[in-house]
Amino acid sequence: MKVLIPFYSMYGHIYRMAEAVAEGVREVSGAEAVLRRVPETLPTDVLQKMGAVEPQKAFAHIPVCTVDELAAADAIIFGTPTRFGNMCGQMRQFLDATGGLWVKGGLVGKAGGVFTSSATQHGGQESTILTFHTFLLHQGMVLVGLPYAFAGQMRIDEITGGSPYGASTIAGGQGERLPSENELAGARYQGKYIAEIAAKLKG
Ligand SMILES: Cc1cc2nc3c(=O)[nH]c(=O)nc-3n(C[C@H](O)[C@H](O)[C@H](O)COP(=O)(O)O)c2cc1C
Repeated sequence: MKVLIPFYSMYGHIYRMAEAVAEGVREVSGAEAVLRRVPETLPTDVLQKMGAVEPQKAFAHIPVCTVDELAAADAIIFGTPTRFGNMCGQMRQFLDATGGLWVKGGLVGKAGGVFTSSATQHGGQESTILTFHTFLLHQGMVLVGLPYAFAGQMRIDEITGGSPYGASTIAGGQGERLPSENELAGARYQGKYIAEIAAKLKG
């Protein structure tokens, strides 16, 4: 059983979360986690100005995702940074290439989920995940979030990401904060949970 993890990351936070999601997937017997980058759409000079060229080298070895890989997966969990309270344009562009899959119902019945990252605590993590969910629903996917059974999202003794909609991390205004242990645990939980749901859907 294959759980695909297509992600976009500019400074590495979503990549780190994607690795944790993959760790959770692998906890389920027979589940394979497949990490994939969605294609970059910004020109190199713009990426340079944004300080993204060096950080992106850390995950340049991850293969770029193809639309066919979505169809071949049993479950898909997407990772995107928040951009103005929404998914990033790179992810949107990739999703806009899936019209052919929609026509064929290629993703109908597959488990699908989303995780995210934002600079600030209230900078739109929930709106990013919830607005991403419309794509999953249009494609006929079965929504999988982060249940409160992951008790780490109840914590108020430290600042933390994570909501019933999905795992998340708070990167800080300059990207200076790395995903915390609690946020990584949320990502692992969601990865394991989506693999378990996918196994049940497969029957
Ligand atoms: C164009 C742009 C828009 C952004 N919009 C938001 C936003 O609405 N809220 C927020 O908290 N952070 C915002 N950020 C910060 C990103 O969410 C942050 O850099 C990202 O989560 C870090 O993840 P990454 O290291 O995987 O790229 C924005 C960043 C950029 C470049």
